[in-house]
Amino acid sequence: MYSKLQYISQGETIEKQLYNIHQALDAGCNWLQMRFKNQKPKDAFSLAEAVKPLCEQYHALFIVNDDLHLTKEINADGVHLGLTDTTIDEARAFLGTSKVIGGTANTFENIQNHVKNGCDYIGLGPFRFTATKEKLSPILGLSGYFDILQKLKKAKIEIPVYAIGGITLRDVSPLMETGIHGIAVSGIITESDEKEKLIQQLNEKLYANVIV
Ligand SMILES: Cc1ncc(COP(=O)(O)OP(=O)(O)O)c(N)n1
Ligand SMILES: Cc1ncsc1CCOP(=O)(O)O
Ligand SMILES: [Mg+2]
Repeated sequence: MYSKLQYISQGETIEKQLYNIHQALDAGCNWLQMRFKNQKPKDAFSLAEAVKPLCEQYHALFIVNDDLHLTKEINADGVHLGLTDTTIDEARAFLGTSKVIGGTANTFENIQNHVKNGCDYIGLGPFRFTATKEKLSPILGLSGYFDILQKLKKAKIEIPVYAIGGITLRDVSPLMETGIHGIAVSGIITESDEKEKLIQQLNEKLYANVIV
């Protein structure tokens, strides 16, 4: 089963991205989504080429944001696709069954479709406003997660759902009570001066009800 914490990288340059990714891995993240928006393909490739061995060294799962071809070229562990990116079924046909494919959702119907098309996990959001992403879908808030997770339960649809968007440490426990599997975060980890402590605190809350 996937880790309950996914770090989504930030940084305007290859150097800043690499720095942020290295710091997050060093502080205990074991699932990375490399999100390097609006870049030249050769720069995204260079970054991915450096991130791949880093993730191997830290035994972290390496997911690429948006770019199916880069995922295959670099042999990353998988890709995350949004509602306006390549569709999940096309991605599955292109990547095969061995790669992890994550899909963005904002509604119950989005999740139903993703599951039908062979998606492995869902990024459901946004939870609240965030400056990390432009053109946000409607904000879900806690009640939105409750609603959608209840519908999934009723429909007996089982897929790991990750909350995303403006999540802070104090949101984690109430969000977990809605039935989500975990969270995907960017800003709080990138901006933290005490990353190791923060990741430990996040994981304590994320795994609070897990029986080992
Ligand atoms: C885990 C996770 N969930 C949602 C998103 C958002 O994807 P998308 O809507 O394609 O937006 P961009 O990240 O591509 O700007 C995500 N990246 N990860
Ligand atoms: C990529 C993405 N998709 C919806 S919100 C978001 C950004 C999440 O980042 P943050 O944790 O900084 O709000
Ligand atoms: Mg996208």
